[in-house]
Amino acid sequence: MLDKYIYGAQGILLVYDITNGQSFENLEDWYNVVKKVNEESETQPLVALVGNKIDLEHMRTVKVDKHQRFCQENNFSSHFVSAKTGDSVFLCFQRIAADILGIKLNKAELEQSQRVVKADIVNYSQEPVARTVNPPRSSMCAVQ
Ligand SMILES: Nc1nc2c(ncn2[C@@H]2O[C@H](COP(=O)(O)OP(=O)(O)OP(=O)(O)O)[C@@H](O)[C@H]2O)c(=O)[nH]1
Repeated sequence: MLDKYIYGAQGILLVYDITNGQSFENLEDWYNVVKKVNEESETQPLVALVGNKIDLEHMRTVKVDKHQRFCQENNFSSHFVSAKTGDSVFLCFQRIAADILGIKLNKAELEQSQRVVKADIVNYSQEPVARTVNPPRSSMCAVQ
């Protein structure tokens, strides 16, 4: 059944979990299936390597180097996303679609797909008085 999905595809995403080494090791087998199905095809699909769960960066077990090496060895495009937070998911698909179409995305287009990082605004008027009288040396950074 899988070969039916793969055959004739223009783009293939090999997705693994950056916190799970086995999911990365399994990609070799998945990629072998892709190669086998497209063996006799005139055109080859664009293959993208996607490291998922970047919201769990502190639990990463698959080193970025290893990811990049696999990309270079096989001519994959490289992506890191979080399906949970949505971080870089749109950007990933946009870059893959652009690659397939042979379009070069400009800086503005790439930045448009990046999520805006939200930070809480500190309301100093409601901070305890002691803080304003004797502020600590390592002061906070606030965007106003
Ligand atoms: N923290 C985090 N959890 C995720 C992310 N993506 C998926 N998960 C969780 O990982 C678990 C597996 O997700 P699935 O969508 O079932 O992935 P799968 O590859 O089909 O996994 P299997 O069903 O085990 O084969 C679920 O508990 C998801 O909620 C992510 O980006 N970050």
